[in-house]
Amino acid sequence: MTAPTKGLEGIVATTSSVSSIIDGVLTYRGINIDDLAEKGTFEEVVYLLWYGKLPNQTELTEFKKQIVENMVIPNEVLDQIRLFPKDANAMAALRTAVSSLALYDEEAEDMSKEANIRKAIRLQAKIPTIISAFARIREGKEPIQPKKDASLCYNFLYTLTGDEPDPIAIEALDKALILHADHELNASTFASRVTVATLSDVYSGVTSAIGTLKGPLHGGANEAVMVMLEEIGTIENAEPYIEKKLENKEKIMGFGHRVYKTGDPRAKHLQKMSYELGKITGEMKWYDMSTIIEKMITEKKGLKPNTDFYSASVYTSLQIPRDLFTPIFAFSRVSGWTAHILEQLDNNRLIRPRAEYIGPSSQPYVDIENR
Ligand SMILES: CC(=O)SCCNC(=O)CCNC(=O)[C@H](O)C(C)(C)COP(=O)(O)OP(=O)(O)OC[C@H]1O[C@@H](n2cnc3c(N)ncnc32)[C@H](O)[C@@H]1OP(=O)(O)O
Ligand SMILES: O=C([O-])CC(=O)C(=O)O
Repeated sequence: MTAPTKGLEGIVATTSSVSSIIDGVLTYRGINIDDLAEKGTFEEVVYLLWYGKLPNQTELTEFKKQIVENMVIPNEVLDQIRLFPKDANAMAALRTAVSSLALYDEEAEDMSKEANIRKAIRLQAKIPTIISAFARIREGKEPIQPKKDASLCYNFLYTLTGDEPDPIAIEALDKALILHADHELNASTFASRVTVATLSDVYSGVTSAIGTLKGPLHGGANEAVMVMLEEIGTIENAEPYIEKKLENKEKIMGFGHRVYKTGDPRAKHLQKMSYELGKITGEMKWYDMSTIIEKMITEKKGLKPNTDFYSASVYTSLQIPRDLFTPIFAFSRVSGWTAHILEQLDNNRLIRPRAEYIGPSSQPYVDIENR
């Protein structure tokens, strides 16, 4: 057996043609993320991840229709959400509701490729509806039905607030969704592939992935960044706060990355959005604080912001509640998870690495009365 690498760092565990990170450049199906973020729409990106090519106009129109038709969630799942504690963790609520969706999908156990694609469409369509329904129900409000002729992003903002969303907010959120859609063999995608590689179903794969994304070392970092910014409170407090954290050898959320050592190519887009949205809303505090932190961490630790760092101030400018930041990451990343699940099942083999045993050996079994 070869020696283990802590956290599987540097281990190539599979081949994939969904997305790549080569020399710090991120591509989805070979298309640079910068181009997709500048010119694409989220639905186009989802189509690209699943079908390996950008859709033409007819394909895109049909695809958007299929998605929007699937946005409504079963009443049984809505009834379950009504029973969730009002202060439930939003990712735990999403994980539970997504798992429940399987119970009301007649095709849940059908592992044909066609059925798995239909389930991917349903999951992509229903996850934003679950998030907004949960957010409204906990505030004592009724869920809102999505509109039939609108995008996923429009419908998410509309069903969250009940108001006609601002075109600037739609554009910003759509770009954030594109930037978060896929990321090679990140922890949650790996979890989804491990799950379906046992020939378990797509809902199980996505439920595993949501549980994995929740942690603050992964997707949960966007919420943790906002907790930090709120704790800092004022621009003047940013420097002493960070100094103290560094002195105490605490991690600064939103910095560092297992794969990128010279910077996350998504962060520049989110930084620009954070600045522009700050200017539009007239609240620059979060952006200004973030730039102070970035300068300090870059200088003192040589670490760069990752995708989660500026997402926090972007979503805050969009008036999205802090605990929905990571669920929004899941709303985007389910496109990548399902693309990887389909790829895994196309050429499946059980994923089962080894562990090097380092525990005691030749231990006697001691009878219970003698322990
Ligand atoms: C979408 C995403 O998932 S992006 C990542 C989101 N997560 C975060 O932002 C959480 C903060 N960042 C981190 O915890 C890490 O950088 C990770 C989890 C992203 C990457 O982890 P790893 O590749 O395992 O790096 P690891 O945690 O071993 O760090 C290597 C060194 O850099 C330091 N370091 C890494 N990130 C940070 C940070 N954010 N703040 C302070 N120090 C850090 C570690 O303390 C460690 O130092 P040491 O060698 O002196 O012990
Ligand atoms: O790739 C990773 O390890 C984490 C990450 O940035 C992502 O999932 O977007």
